Amino acid sequence: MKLKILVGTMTSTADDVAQAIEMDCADLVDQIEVTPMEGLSHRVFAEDALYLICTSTYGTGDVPDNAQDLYESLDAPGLSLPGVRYGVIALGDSIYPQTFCHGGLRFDERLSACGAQRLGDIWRHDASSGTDPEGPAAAWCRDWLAQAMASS
Ligand SMILES: Cc1cc2nc3c(=O)[nH]c(=O)nc-3n(C[C@H](O)[C@H](O)[C@H](O)COP(=O)(O)O)c2cc1C
Repeated sequence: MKLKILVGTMTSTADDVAQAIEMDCADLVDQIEVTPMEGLSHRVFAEDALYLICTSTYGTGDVPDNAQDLYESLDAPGLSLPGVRYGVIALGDSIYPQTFCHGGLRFDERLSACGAQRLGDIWRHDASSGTDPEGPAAAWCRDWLAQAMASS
C-alpha cells in the first residue's frame, strides 16, 4: 500500500511532520510520498493510495495559502470520491479557541461530503502546548497505519 501525504503549510511545520512520518513509518507501507498541496486539485485522489491530509490553520480558521486550490476544488458540484480513504493531521494553536485546528477540520468536512471515508480520529496539535508535533504525530501515524491496513 502507498501512503500519500498532502501537506498544507505556511511556515513548514506541517512539512516537518510529514518528513518525520516518512522517516518513521517507512517499514509499514510499500511507499510514502510527501506532496505539497500547491496547485493540486481533487484529481490527486485518483491514485490507489491511502491519503493523509497534514495541514495547519491560518487567518480565521482557514486552510493555508498553498492548500487553497485543493480545498476549493473539493467543492466542485457532483464531485464523488467514494473509494478514497484518508486520515487527518490538523495543526493549530489554542490561542485561537474559536477556530482551533479548523484547517484540518475543513478538509475533513469537504472530503466526507464527497463520500470519502475518514479512518480514525483527527490528530490535532496545539502550537501552545510546548511540544513539537513531529514525534507524537509519527507515533500516532504508526498506529493509524496499522489500523488502516487491518481494515483493508
Ligand atoms: C497569522 C496566524 C493565524 C493563525 N490562525 C490560526 C487559527 O485560526 N486556528 C488555529 O488553530 N491555529 C492558527 N494558527 C496557528 C498555526 O496553525 C500553527 O502555528 C501551526 O503549527 C503552523 O503550522 P505551519 O508552520 O505548517 O503553517 C495561526 C498562526 C498564525 C501565524
